[in-house]
Amino acid sequence: MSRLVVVSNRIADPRKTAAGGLAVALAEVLNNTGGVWFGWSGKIVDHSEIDEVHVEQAGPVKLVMVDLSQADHDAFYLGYSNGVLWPVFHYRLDLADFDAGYISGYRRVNQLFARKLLPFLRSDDIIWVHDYHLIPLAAELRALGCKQRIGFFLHIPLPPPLILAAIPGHDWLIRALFAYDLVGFQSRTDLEHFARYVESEAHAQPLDDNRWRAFGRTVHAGAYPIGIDVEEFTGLAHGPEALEMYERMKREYSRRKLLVGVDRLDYSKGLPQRMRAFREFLTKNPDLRSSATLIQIASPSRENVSAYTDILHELESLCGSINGNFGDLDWMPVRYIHRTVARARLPGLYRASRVALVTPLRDGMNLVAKEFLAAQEAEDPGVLVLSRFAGAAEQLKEALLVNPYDTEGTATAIQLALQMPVEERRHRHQALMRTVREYDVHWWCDTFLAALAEAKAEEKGTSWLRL
Ligand SMILES: O=P(O)(O)OC[C@H]1O[C@H](O[C@H]2O[C@H](CO)[C@@H](O)[C@H](O)[C@H]2O)[C@H](O)[C@@H](O)[C@@H]1O
Ligand SMILES: O=c1ccn([C@@H]2O[C@H](COP(=O)(O)OP(=O)(O)O)[C@@H](O)[C@H]2O)c(=O)[nH]1
Repeated sequence: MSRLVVVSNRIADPRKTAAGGLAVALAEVLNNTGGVWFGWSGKIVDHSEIDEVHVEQAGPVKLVMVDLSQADHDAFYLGYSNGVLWPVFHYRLDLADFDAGYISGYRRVNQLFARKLLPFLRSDDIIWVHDYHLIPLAAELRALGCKQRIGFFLHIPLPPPLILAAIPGHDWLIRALFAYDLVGFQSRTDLEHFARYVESEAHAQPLDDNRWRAFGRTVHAGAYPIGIDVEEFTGLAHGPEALEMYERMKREYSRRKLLVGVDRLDYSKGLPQRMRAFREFLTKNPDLRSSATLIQIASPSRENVSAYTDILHELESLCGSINGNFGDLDWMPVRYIHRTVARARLPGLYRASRVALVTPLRDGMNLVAKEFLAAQEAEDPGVLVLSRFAGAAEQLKEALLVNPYDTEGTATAIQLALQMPVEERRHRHQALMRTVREYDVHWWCDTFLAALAEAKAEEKGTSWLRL
């Protein structure tokens, strides 16, 4: 059987719990399949030291890690990946910083990854590259003679062609995708945007069965919505850390209904909009006021990118003003925590909460939505209020779907969620859990890898694309 080689910028020890959906999902996949996980060590070192590759055996997984220099980290991770691609792919052209210097750092680090990965590869390996940091990696590997099957999965949304076309050099970026055998997206919407882009901008020829031909190559593409490991998560929910959290929440908030939000502190997550909707709910529902408390966990993320410090200040000021205006000596409506909470404790918090607010302005998938559902008690489950702009909304139709830009509409959904009768909560939860179970992380991995195996079989003999 072929060995799986996973490549992503962010990697984590799969024996420990990680924050950030990509690391969580890949740790779960690799724990099952074994193989190699190649990526950035998380360390920034002097230029002279970057030749070193760190190898560590973590259970069934070999972790192979490279360090980055400060200049490469700044241009590749903060600059091009999170200053250009992240905002544009999340439809935020206003936040993009199109500094012409970033692209060379992005290319340099992709070349470094390709060079450092190559000696670890076996001829029958299957290589699975993840996310926007590494779009040109397959082309760089091909340039070094790599002939293995290579798949790519984009964890974040792909915007419509005209938004994508705002990126200087967008054609280069999309052309790079044609060096893969299979390109996977989170949703059918993303796949449709890809099809429209390659047909209109790259004049690709659409073939049957989700294949497109351009630049002398044929690429397969598909939608493979990522899921969670339901067994693993319900296991965590019965673990000591989650139970301790659950008991504590129940004790402290015995007279209140809890609403919960768990997000990286990212402008894509719609946190200020969520707070405004909660404020609107408190204003419109004086009778429900003292019975509802919102716990918002906002874990620190990418703090050296200025848009992230701006959102931190906006959120802090909103939470402060809501508590100042509505709070009382014995009640604060918002508990805002700017820290990462260990994933093993989160199921306890989810289970103690009547409502989850998952209201991103755009999100590739959002695994928190699925984790919240998996942590509920089937007899007395909580309600998921979900943004229609999260990838998860394409699957989780029985959630209370909201437009996070619509403050009043979201406030009404919060009220409905808090007052929803138990029969309706059960009914919705059952239907949602059927989907969460069916399309779990194993389905995601197996379906993608099966499609990658087939994609290659049809590709024999084609020339490799050079950037
Ligand atoms: O690595 P960071 O810069 O610290 O950021 C954490 C991860 O954020 C993004 O996660 C995405 O993947 C999730 C799983 O597919 C998905 O549910 C979510 O909607 C996405 O935002 C990013 O794409 C990852 O590369 C980062 O590691
Ligand atoms: O304080 C936190 C915040 C988040 N997470 C985990 O990080 C992941 C977040 O993934 P999601 O897809 O929701 O969003 P992303 O951060 O990847 O954009 C989920 O597994 C959460 O349980 C965590 O363990 N602690």
